[in-house]
Amino acid sequence: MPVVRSKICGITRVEDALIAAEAGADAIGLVFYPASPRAVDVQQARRIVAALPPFVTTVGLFVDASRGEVEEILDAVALDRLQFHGDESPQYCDGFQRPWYKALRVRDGGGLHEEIQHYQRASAILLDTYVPGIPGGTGAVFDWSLIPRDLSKPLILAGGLDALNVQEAIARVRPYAVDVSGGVEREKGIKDAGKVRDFIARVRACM
Ligand SMILES: O=C(O)c1ccccc1N[C@@H]1O[C@H](COP(=O)(O)O)[C@@H](O)[C@H]1O
Repeated sequence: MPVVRSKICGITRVEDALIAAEAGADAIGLVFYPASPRAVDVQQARRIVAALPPFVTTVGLFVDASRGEVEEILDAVALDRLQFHGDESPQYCDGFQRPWYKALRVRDGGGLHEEIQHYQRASAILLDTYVPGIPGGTGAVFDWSLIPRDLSKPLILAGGLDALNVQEAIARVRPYAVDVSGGVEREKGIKDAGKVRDFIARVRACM
């Protein structure tokens, strides 16, 4: 089985970033969406990024932010990649000097291929669960059988993953990477060290 990468998202504290990195996370996610209980400000984000060891990718998550807001954060925080988790258009996503990927929320599977085609320059597609009125971080799993087999981009699987279901998810979906937030928390925005380690160990055991 090819290597499956893992991203621990919704990091708000330096100690949680270090736990994720030490456990072997390939990436950490910083949420720049003020309505999220996992939102970080620029100062927090800078501290977290500065503390990380080399070779851990930093991802900035945005939800329908204005171009100016994203640019301001890019000027202040060393983010490697952007995750657009709202209704951003391909033209909007292409307008930043940073690699990006697009989160799509799976409702019924129909039209996913077409939707993915719109985002030609995305480095990957993240699939998350559709919950009306909530852009992401819902902790809910979607029906993985709705994922088309022949996706044209690397697939990052998200939505309600945790240590208990991630191996089944990998076996069934064969994603490029898995992304988790709520499933490794002890409370919203605060990671549980044991759950983070367990999650990553189980992902690595799939290789
Ligand atoms: O984490 C959030 O608060 C969040 C807010 C708005 C959009 C996305 C958000 N998180 C992302 O949602 C998916 C799934 O999270 P979970 O594992 O189900 O809690 C993941 O990509 C998070 O990065």
